[in-house]
Amino acid sequence: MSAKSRRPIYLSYSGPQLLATSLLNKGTAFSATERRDFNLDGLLPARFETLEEQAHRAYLQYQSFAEPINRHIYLRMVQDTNETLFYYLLNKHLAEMMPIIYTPTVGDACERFSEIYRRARGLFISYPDRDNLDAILHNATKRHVKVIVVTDGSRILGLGDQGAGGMGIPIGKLSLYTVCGGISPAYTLPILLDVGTDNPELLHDPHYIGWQHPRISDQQYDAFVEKFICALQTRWPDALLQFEDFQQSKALPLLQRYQNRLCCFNDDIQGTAAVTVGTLLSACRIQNQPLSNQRIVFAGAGSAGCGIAAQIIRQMQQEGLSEADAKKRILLIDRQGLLSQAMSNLPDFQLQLAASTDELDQLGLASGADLLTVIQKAQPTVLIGVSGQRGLFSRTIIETMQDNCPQPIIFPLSNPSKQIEATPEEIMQWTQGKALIATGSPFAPVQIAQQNYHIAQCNNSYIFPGIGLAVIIAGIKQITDNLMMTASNVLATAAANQTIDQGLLPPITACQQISRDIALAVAQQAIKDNLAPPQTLAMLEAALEKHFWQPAYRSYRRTSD
Ligand SMILES: O=C([O-])CC(=O)C(=O)O
Ligand SMILES: [Mg+2]
Repeated sequence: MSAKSRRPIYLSYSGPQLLATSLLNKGTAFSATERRDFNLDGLLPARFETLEEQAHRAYLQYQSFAEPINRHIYLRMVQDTNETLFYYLLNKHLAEMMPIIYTPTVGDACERFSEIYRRARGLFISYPDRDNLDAILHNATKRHVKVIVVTDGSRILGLGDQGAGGMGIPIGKLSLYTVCGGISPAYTLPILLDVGTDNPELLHDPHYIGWQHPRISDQQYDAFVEKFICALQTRWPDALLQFEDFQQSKALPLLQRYQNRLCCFNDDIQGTAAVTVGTLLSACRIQNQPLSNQRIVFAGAGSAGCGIAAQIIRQMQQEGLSEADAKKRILLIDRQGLLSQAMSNLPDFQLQLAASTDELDQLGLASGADLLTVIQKAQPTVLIGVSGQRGLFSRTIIETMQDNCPQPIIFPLSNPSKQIEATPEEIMQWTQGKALIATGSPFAPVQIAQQNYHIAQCNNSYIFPGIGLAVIIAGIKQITDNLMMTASNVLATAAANQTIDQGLLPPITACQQISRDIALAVAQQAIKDNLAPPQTLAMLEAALEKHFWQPAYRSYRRTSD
């Protein structure tokens, strides 16, 4: 525990109000003196419990729920009641509880958000309130906000438009900022921009708790987001803003509009790209091949696919390829088949990555070719799934790929688990245990020929907590692709000792160390790139230790003492 966390906190509130404040509540762990000083006598049962004892009981209660969604509801209740206990519990059972508070169960929680809604958390900023944004930001229960995750609920994981139910995602992501990145929950704020929903079920659901209205027009949307960003910059000018789960037509334009104006990034474009490049580098190390030797096919060319492709190109350039040669090693396929520059309807971000007519001729492929044909003709060594389509990677697809590449790298990244292109079990069986696999959602190890293989979870949760920590310790003003690449390389280094059976990434229980390493490396790079004021490594390390929040109770004194 750092010296800072041993200092007492001076409080002005007491009694039921203190018990109802989740950031400060200690429940049965309030000492006799605190119970007397803060008018808690009689409000709590007689016995004094330690945090460890409370966590033990909470874990038994948690285990009494069989269904993941009920475990999620229970943990969220603990979070809303006593955040110290919640994070202590998470720290203790991280591998078990991460899939409950985050992907995949958070997907169910978003789909059933209205049904399971209990208590307010974060800010819901609805379009009808657009003239009241400053007041809304002042209503937030936190004053010193340093990390914000915002969504408009329009593309929640691979589950489409969930409207206000999308709030589950910022809440889950910010829990990981705390548990993996050591960012105090007092500094985090989830925000849902409620601009309506085009999900017909939600529009007709009598229990839907969002603004029951079709999504607003593009023009209204842009003006609303602009107002939101301006209000945010006035209220918390140094906060990091993470855009999360915005639909494809909005994600990249928003990033391009705001990335030079404030400290922000899009997690699905940049965070997913950073973790995927880091994981690919780990697979390349196992194969003893540079990334620039791989031929990569993407199934899915949305914001995640194109973001990953762009980051791979940058990494290949670092390895010495020209941009044009790096591009030639990548092919993207979406609903209209293989993307080519001959297609007249492609948005700019896809056009830049689409294959040229010359490339198509060389490979003997037609514009719009289907996935199987592309695999047959282009003979890729890497297949990345960001399609959201369960079963897209059929046995034929995988076997055809392996015909030309004995140890294929296959990353079915779509989330949550039920949207995956092929399960690790299927891919391992079809390739006789040869494929190097990483998935977006967590999967149990696969057993093939008496050997257990751990499956890496190539999820942006390896990246964003460290980015947030870097912003806090170094005062970074802007998040660039170069900083994201730094994070990828730190992750690849952390994976340098992984053996094939251990999986391509260290287990998620290593996330605190990885986040610390990412934070220091990204902070140093930001200073080099003039994106943060100069500091020595020793100063950054000291700032990191000072800020790294761990769940422990601090003693309280009355303000009047
Ligand atoms: O939330 C996750 O698990 C990863 C992610 O950003 C997404 O799938 O949109
Ligand atoms: Mg996301």
